[in-house]
Amino acid sequence: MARFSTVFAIAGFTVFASLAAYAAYFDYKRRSDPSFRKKLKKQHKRVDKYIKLDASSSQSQAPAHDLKAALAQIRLEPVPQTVEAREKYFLESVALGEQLCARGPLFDLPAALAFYRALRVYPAPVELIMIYQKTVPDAVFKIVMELTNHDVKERAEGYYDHWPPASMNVAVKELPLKQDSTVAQSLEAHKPDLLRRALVAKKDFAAGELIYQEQPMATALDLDLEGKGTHCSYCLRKLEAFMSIRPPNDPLGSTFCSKACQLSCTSQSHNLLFGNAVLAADATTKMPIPEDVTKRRDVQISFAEYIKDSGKLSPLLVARCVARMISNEIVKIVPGSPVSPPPPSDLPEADTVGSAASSGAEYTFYDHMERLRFLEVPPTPAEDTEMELLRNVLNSAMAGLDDFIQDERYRVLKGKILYNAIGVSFGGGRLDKPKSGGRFEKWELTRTPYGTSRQTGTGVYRVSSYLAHSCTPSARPSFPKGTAELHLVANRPIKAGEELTISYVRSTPTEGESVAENRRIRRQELARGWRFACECTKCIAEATEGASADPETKVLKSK
Ligand SMILES: C[S@@+](CC[C@H](N)C(=O)[O-])C[C@H]1O[C@@H](n2cnc3c(N)ncnc32)[C@H](O)[C@@H]1O
Repeated sequence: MARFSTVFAIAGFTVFASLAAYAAYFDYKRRSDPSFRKKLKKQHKRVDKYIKLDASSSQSQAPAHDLKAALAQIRLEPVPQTVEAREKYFLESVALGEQLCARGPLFDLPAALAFYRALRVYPAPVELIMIYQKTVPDAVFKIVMELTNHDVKERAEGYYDHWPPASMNVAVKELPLKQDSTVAQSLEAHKPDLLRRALVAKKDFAAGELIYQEQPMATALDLDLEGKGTHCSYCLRKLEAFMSIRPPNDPLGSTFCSKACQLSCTSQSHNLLFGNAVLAADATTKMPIPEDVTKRRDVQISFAEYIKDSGKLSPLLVARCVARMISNEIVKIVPGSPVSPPPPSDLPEADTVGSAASSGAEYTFYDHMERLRFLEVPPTPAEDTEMELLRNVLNSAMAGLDDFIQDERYRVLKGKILYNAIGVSFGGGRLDKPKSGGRFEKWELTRTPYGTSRQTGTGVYRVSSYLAHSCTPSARPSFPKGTAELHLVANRPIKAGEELTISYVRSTPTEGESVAENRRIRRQELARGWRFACECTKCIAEATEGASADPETKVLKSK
């Protein structure tokens, strides 16, 4: 198993019992299911013909395997798009691999390439690798693994070459701290030895121009609105009476603006967290016994109540992200699973967005989440309760899913959400949000120039997560569609190569607020929420000006 551990470690796959069970099932089916075998046999005949034609070129293969070149060649080959075409391609490739294996060591490389092609289209590649390990000759298997390792490594290392997609006109860059920008100055003070990741423009933008638009990876409606039926629980849109879909007996009281939002939310996470479905160990639907149903309902209600009482969105956002990652695994095993029907393709939230056409690499929800940095949050008793409740909910959907909630992993995911979440506000924000209770240190802050106290909900975004803060930002997040779709708009002319920044906090005084007071609050929020002391030109200028003009600031400066 040592060779697998490399792949697992690089790809970050989580293997759980039911996946192994599925591999065994597939293997069994392959050996015993007559129609499956018949299909394979038919392919063999066609393949025999193909091999005769291709034998001379295969025999002339150089003994030194240039795996990288072979991989590059395979990546250029189009991948079939429909399920039927993929299945056909898969069967043909496996059959070809088997035929080539039978021809002896000279055919090891072409055989491995054929198996590798099959792996590209198989929905659960890790499981297929496990099957190959049992069924393919060692030498061929070794080449398949080498190809896989190269691919996984190149894909992981090439992430920022392919992401964000070219259509977004921005890139994630590691910038030297000495770069002449207000953010760089403050970061240098903060992390002297590090390069920093920043988002830069790839072309010029005029003031007011749209830089990019982006759908969130996860959203949550503010808790004073959730369950009221006034806003969509998925896209956060304000609802009109005629457009509201309210599933009966939903433990969270969620409401949706459209079938599309309901389906997306359901397929990504809601069904696993708050739906009725109960799954058997192989992830197929199970006819639940009444006790299962009652138990599931009880744990769902406890979790929903906990979320509402906590007044915090992070437990719900973490739960949604975990559920989405699990749903993605389940859908690979059982494509028609009721817990995770594949999202309709016309919705922006397909889980393999960010396909890098040039290399054939595709990045998943997991890939994006994995790369986000996180705030280190100390363990608390409340968090233990939170994890326990989520474990109960997941286990009530399918036994064994609680394995996904490991303390450390949970905390990292929560830290990613707390660090990167953006407040979604419409038209400058609302004024009716109840004041956060408790100590300021305990409030959850989101990044928004309108203030967390004015937001309608929270979104976590793949690209906008990389935006740094400036008190005189070059851009602003805006939500002109009245949904969580984020539009990044230029505040001033921006040149290609220039860093894009937003204000994480309200950095202009409201009516009646002094400059000094605004400065004090925003710096306190930045320090508390994202743990940095902003030393931008505005902060410095205000402090200097204040020292000579504003007695209030004088007091502040001397503190
Ligand atoms: C959400 S992350 C921003 C993206 C981050 N640079 C990355 O690599 O993912 C927020 C962190 O970036 C850094 N940062 C952003 N703007 C800053 C600023 N104006 N001054 C100092 N640090 C800043 C701080 O470390 C802050 O905690």
